[in-house]
Amino acid sequence: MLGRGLRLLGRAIHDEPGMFTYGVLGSSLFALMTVASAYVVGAVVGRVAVPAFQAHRVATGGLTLGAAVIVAVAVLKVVGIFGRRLGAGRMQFNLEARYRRQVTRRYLDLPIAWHQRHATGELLSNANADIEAAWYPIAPFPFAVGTIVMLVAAVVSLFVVDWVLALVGVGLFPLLFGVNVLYSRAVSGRVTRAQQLRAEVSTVAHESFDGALVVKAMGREQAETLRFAGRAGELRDAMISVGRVRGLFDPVLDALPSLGTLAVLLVGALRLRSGAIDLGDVVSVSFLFTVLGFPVQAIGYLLAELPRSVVGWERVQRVLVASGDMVYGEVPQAERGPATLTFDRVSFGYGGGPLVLHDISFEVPAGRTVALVGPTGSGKSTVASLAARLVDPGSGTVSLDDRPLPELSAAALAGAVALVPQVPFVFDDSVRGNVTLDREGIDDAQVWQALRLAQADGFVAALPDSMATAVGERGTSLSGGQRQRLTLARALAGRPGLLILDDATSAVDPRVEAAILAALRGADAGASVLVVAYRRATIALADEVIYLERGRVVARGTHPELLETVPGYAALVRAYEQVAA
Ligand SMILES: Nc1ncnc2c1ncn2[C@@H]1O[C@H](COP(=O)(O)OP(=O)(O)OP(=O)(O)O)[C@@H](O)[C@H]1O
Repeated sequence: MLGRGLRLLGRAIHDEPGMFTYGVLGSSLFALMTVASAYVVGAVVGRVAVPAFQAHRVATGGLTLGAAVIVAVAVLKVVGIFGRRLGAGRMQFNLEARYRRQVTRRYLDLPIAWHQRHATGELLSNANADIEAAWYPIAPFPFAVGTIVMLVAAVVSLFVVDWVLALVGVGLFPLLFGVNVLYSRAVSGRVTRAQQLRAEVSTVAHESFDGALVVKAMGREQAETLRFAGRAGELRDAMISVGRVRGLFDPVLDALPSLGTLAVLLVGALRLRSGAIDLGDVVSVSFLFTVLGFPVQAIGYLLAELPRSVVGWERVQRVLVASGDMVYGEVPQAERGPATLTFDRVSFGYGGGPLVLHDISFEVPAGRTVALVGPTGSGKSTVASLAARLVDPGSGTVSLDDRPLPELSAAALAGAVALVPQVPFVFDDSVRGNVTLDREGIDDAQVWQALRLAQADGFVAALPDSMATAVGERGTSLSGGQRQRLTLARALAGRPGLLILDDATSAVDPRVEAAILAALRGADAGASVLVVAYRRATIALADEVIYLERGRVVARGTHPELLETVPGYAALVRAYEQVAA
């Protein structure tokens, strides 16, 4: 653990060499001035105060000089503290900001499959608590390095004063260091567990808040509170056990320098009597031991924080090194206008598991509307995900205008294909912001046109500020159907060549849905449409229907043809109709 901790500190120095140097220079100045202050006080006592007591007369010159040196040392100490704090603070927060940016960038680069395996609460914890834990020891880091400078300076100065007194120091300093190491060992497992529990508390909390509606509707408040209280209680216990260890070691670390001072006074008195040293020396060394105690604890804090830091870092690292990125091609732009989508012998299984799609081939010709119909779990959403290249096929090819999707750049793909999912996601922004998503070249006239095609212009015009109306977090001020139409308008505003609707109009009134599909088939939209459909009216509007069963294309043709020739299809569509009635 110590080795990994030191490597992490090495990375911090590598990433922030300037601020580290700043902090260490400040800290070293503080350390040297701390040692110097002890000798200045000793010298003033030995050379000014003692002779003044003996002669009953104060030497004003000596006293003024002594006072001036004490003030000068104090001022330099202040400069040192300033440099150390500034360097350490900027280093810590620069590192936090840098890795927070990297982690969030990585989240956006990682594929959907990775996100499906990781809870949102855990991701929040990675980007917050884990990053903070990883760089928390940076706060005492330059101080601890300066303290080592101080200990070396202290030992050297002790030998210059008197080798017997130096032996007291030589005995004490390793003892202080040893207790610090013991402390960090004792606390390491406990902080590791606490860090893990922090992530778990965050996951449970996020799930409860995210599912607030279900929790309330199902009367699960009590159960959820208990579930959260369980984890929070475990975290509390883990933190208390860290506190217990701290409570045991802190007083020991605090008391050791005082015991050192006592030893110095005893040994110093003997040496004074034998005439080996003078009173000033005894004062210097005992003062030195008194002022050493606090900085030495910085080493303890650093060592104690290292295990938590390593755990936090390893959790962050899991995100930074996670693989499975989509590799995009070089083609900068797909052809404009309605595109032809082709599935050629496509098979697919999630995460290398059993195949959920087998040898799928079909085409959505340019400007046409094709409906995907099939029982639940037959693979319709998976086909939609493959068509939008959220996932890549295990075998076979998905192409747009005869170009395999992986040849397109990320921007070309996003411009050419728009997927509208069943559950709409609305950002905490205005209607206009939600439609444009800050994409370039979408003016208000185009936003209105997209809203019109999505049959959303009516309700948007009736909002208090029309397109500038803020829709609240996740669009809470809109109805489900309105949210769906808003996300459809968002997809249309980008003028995609292929529009994929994965049950994207389920909350919309059937007549409005029919109007939407009719508009999409008109010349205005200029897109080919692949629609996962559950309503007879929707299906009937399609030029062709692909009927899936258990991941296979069982039949294809027009709706009336399939009704007549495929009994499974006819039964399914009839069942949809009964549900709708
Ligand atoms: N992320 C996933 N990981 C593993 N298996 C999955 C995942 N998503 C879907 N599946 C499985 O793949 C199969 C096809 O699912 P898919 O969602 O494509 O079906 P669907 O026809 O859209 O179903 P529905 O009509 O219920 O939405 C199912 O057996 C499902 O359990």
